Formats: sequence, structure tokens, C-alpha cells
Amino acid sequence: MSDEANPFESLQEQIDDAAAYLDVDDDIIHRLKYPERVLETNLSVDLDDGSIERFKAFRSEFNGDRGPYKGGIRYHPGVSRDEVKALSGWMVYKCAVVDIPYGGGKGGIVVDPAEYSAAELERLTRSFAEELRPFIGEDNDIPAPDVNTGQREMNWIKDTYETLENTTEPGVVTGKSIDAGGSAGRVEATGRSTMLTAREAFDYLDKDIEGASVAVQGYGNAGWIATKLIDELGANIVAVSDSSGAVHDPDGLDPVAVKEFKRETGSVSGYEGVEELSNEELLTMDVDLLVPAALENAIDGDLAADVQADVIVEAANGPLTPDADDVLTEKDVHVFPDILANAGGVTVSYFEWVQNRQRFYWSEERVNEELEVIITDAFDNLTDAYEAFDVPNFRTAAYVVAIQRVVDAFTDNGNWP
Ligand SMILES: NC(=O)C1=CN([C@@H]2O[C@H](COP(=O)(O)OP(=O)(O)OC[C@H]3O[C@@H](n4cnc5c(N)ncnc54)[C@H](OP(=O)(O)O)[C@@H]3O)[C@@H](O)[C@H]2O)C=CC1
Ligand SMILES: O=C(O)CCC(=O)C(=O)O
Repeated sequence: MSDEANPFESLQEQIDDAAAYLDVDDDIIHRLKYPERVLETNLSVDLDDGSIERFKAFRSEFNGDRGPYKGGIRYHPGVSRDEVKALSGWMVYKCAVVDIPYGGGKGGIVVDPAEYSAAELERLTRSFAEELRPFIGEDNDIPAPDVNTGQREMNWIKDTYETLENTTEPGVVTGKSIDAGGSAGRVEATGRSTMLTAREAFDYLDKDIEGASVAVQGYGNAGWIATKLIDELGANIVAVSDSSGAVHDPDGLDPVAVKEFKRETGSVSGYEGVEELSNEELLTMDVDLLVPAALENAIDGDLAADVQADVIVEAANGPLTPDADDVLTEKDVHVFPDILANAGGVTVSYFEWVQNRQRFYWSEERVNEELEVIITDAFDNLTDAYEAFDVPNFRTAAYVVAIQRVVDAFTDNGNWP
């Protein structure tokens, strides 16, 4: 993994690349490249041994022209102010590309959750929720899960907020457990949109997904569900990985069995009867489809030169640096971008928020059907723009669509000519 590219600068470069195809005032584009505000705070948390530890935490509210700020909260030692700013910006354009009524936000705590007990993580999360309280709310800023957070953390944030505000407001966060007001299908939604994007991409490119060889980097929420659903399309999952390394079987892995092994042992490495590879080897395998589903900067310009996949569908946010994009475009590798491929998560978060506000809950079947409509419509808009604007790749096409929608909301609101 390259630590050279600054994700915030990558975001700004992606915006500039697309803005070149749009007739939009430079001052407006400038405004779309910076967050409206960033909260930076230090949380002091009682540990189980009686000591106190301090944790740095952030929440970036990037742009609210299309609706409340929306986006996940990440727990990871690599969280930084610039990473959170980038992730919040990607949320703006993701929500715009699937045309749901949100702006973008993102938060994070600099912490390795594996080093703390559940009780310590609960105190940490509740402490962050107290700091977030003046900013969040179902019409203001709505957190959700991201790397190393899930239903448990969202339930704690909701409970802290509701207690402090003396209210019932389940829509203040999404990605909650079902009994706490979550939506059917939210846990699977990110992987599901990755699968739908892969399916539509292969169809658009006139390739067969059935029998296609697939490698997936990252076997958490997004990666594992994407793997399972792509396998169900009849593809051949030849390699998967997590932070421990990769496992490879040219005859095809059973995603459910690998997941069960990881649940029992903590990692995919050690899964019996397969070849062990590094993550770098997985990313450069000769496969029909590569799905990066871990963190930013997984593929930089140097590694991109060795990439052999025909198609890349990004489940992770920002897995390719702009240099990698240039190399892959040159090599005619088709990259279907994060802001479409992983947008299922925020789309079903939107459904959860709608259900929370109406106090009326949908079946999983309805959630999945409505998600499929949104992702396939967005895919069609993206490929239409790719052809109409004659842009070099699908990422630029996605930003052309998304930026225009944000600009329209900004100017329609009566701002600037
Ligand atoms: N959850 C969601 O709803 C959404 C997530 N995303 C994005 O998807 C990506 C993954 O998030 P999510 O699945 O939720 O997070 P999880 O925490 O559930 O999983 C992350 C996975 O990435 C693996 N990983 C971490 N570092 C590396 C590395 N260096 N090499 C290989 N694998 C690595 C982890 O390994 P290990 O298991 O060993 O820790 C884990 O398997 C992120 O970019 C996130 O922003 C995007 C949209 C929505
Ligand atoms: O569900 C959400 O609101 C946001 C999920 C997220 O953080 C993302 O799409 O990157």
C-alpha cells in the first residue's frame, strides 16, 4: 500500500479532471473542492485498568447543497484530518451520482479497536457522540458505519444523542441494528451495489460475468458480501485477502467457507488447501475482475503498471491514486468508480432514514428492489455521460454527472449566477 498519495489531493484532482468538461464558473468549482467545516476533537476515555487515554477524532462536513451531510465513521489508526476530508468529499459526489437528497460528511477516530475492550469502545463512542451532538441530527448530519464500525457503534451514538436531547430520533444515524430502527438489507447493501455494478459493467462491455475470474482485496463488510454475491452470479472467486494476506485457488474458493474460517481464526490466511499470496500479488493477478474493498491508495501508479485485471470495480473508497488512474486508462483497464460501486451503503442508509421518519418499515425484498433500480439507473447515467462527453474513463464520467447535480442545487438555491 502506498502512503504517498494524499487522499484529499486525490479528490481535488478528480474534481478538476471532470470540471474541465463542464461549463461551470471556476469560483464554484473551487468551492466544491473544500469542506464547509471540520470538527477536530480530543476524547479522554477511562480505560478498564483505571488509566485515561486520549484519542483524536474528526468529523468533516464537506457540502450540504443537496441535503444533510451524510457519511460513515471510521475507527482506524491511519485516520487523519485529510483522510476524513477526502472521504467526506467523496460522499458528496457519491450521493449526487445516485441522486439521493444528501450532501457529504465523514468522521473518524484514530484508534485500533482491536486493542480495546467492548466497554472501552462503548465509552469512546459515547464520548465522540457527545462531541458530535451539536452538529448531528436527522436534518443536519447523519453518521453511519465505515471501516471497523457497525450496528453496535451506531446504536451507541443514537442512544447517547437521544438521551442528551431527550427525544426519539432514530434517523440521527443509519446502519443501526434492526431492533434499534435499522433497515433490512443495510448490512449487505455496499457489497450488493458492488455486485450490481460488476454485473452491469460486464454487460456494458459485452463480457460474461459467468465464469469470470475474480480477486477481492479486503474481506470485511464490503468485500465479503461483494464476493458472496458475485459468486452467486456464477463468477469464479480465485483469490481474497484481508490485512493478514491473500489466499488463492485457481479452481475457485467457497466465499462462505472462507468467511467462516475468518470468523473462527480472525484472518483468511491459513485457510487450508490454497496458495498464500501477498496483497500486492493479489492486486496484480491476471483476472477478469478485481475488486479492491479495503482502504485508500491500494494501487498507486507503480503498482498499476503491473495490474493485469481487465475490469476493476471499486468497493473501497479511493483505492486507486490519480497516478494509477492515468496508467490504467492508458492500459485500457476499465475502472468503475467507488462513488457508484459502493453507493449501495448510503442508498440503503437513505431508505433507513426514510423508514425512520415515517415509522414504517420495508421488507428486505423491497429494499433490494429499490436499490437495484437506483444503482442501474445511475450506471446508465454514467455510461451515457461517458459517451456524450467523450471523457477518458468512467470515474471522470461519474464526476461529470455528480458535479453538475451539486452545482445545479447550489445555483437553483439562488446562490451566485
Ligand atoms: N461499510 C459500508 O457500508 C461502506 C464501506 N465502504 C468502504 O469499503 C471499504 C471497506 O470498508 P468495510 O468493509 O466497511 O470495513 P471493514 O472494517 O468491515 O473491513 C475492512 C477490510 O479491509 C481489510 N484490510 C485493511 N487493511 C488492509 C490491507 N492493507 N490489505 C488488505 N486488506 C486490508 C480488513 O482486514 P482485517 O479483517 O484483517 O482487519 C478488512 O477485511 C472502505 O474503503 C470503506 O470506506 C464504502 C461504502 C460503505
Ligand atoms: O451509509 C452511509 O451513510 C455512508 C456509508 C459510507 O460511509 C460510505 O459510503 O463511504
